[in-house]
Amino acid sequence: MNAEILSVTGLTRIFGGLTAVRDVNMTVHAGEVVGLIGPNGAGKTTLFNMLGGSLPPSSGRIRFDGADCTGEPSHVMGQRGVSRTFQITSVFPSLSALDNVRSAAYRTTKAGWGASVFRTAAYRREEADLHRRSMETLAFCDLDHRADILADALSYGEQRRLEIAIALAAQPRLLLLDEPAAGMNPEEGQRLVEMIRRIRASGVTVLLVEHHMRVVAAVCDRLFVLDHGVKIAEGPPAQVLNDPEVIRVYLGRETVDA
Ligand SMILES: Nc1ncnc2c1ncn2[C@@H]1O[C@H](COP(=O)(O)OP(=O)(O)OP(=O)(O)O)[C@@H](O)[C@H]1O
Repeated sequence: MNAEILSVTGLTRIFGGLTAVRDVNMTVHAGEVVGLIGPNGAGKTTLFNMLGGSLPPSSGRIRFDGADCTGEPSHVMGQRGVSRTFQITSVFPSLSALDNVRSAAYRTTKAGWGASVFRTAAYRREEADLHRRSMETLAFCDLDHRADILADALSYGEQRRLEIAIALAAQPRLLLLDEPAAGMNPEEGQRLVEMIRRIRASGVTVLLVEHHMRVVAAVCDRLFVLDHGVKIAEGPPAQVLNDPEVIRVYLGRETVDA
């Protein structure tokens, strides 16, 4: 088994009188695709928000890549190598697919303000590099033929893939995907599965929240199940998806179509 990249111990988040996430322990190894599932309101998004740095935990610890990063804000988590997508699409609708990816990739470049104003050789090299990397990221997400199309004019499935491309442009080591298959038809779901496999093969660890069990079963190495903020099961999909307690609290109510 690969080294641990993410570990969460005793993670808890309280909103007023409601404990949305309660004392969760979780370990993710480098190179895994791990699914986080559970019924609506189970605490999946709250847990994701804490991992991505947009919500501080009430208690507990988060370790990423050997460092304690509990409560660090999202831009610091981003610098550490954690990147995420959102349930609601976060693309800029009036920018082309390429410019959406390029603006995310830009944050990884080194040439400063002065270099861009004076268009130094270093700046021009970096611009060319940025363009090349952005096109590679689009190609990786099957969108290079749509590079110049405004994000708004892309199909729904393409917009969801663009969102992943934007997150990948930050060159993360851990990618958090929040319901990437939501609203997708079966063909788009299958494309997504293939894309997540490519992401894993490229060396990026993936943690995803997802309700489409066909996608989850096809792509995840392991699953964690939350119910009312508590982890109730973990293990390989074949084991977890046949767990009577998981079926009782969750799968009994879900559609399995992707
Ligand atoms: N900012 C907040 N303030 C108060 N309560 C919140 C807040 N965010 C989430 N909650 C509550 O915490 C609980 C967990 O919500 P969360 O969105 O994390 O669940 P979820 O598993 O992601 O659900 P879904 O599958 O519907 O997205 C819910 O009862 C929700 O109403």
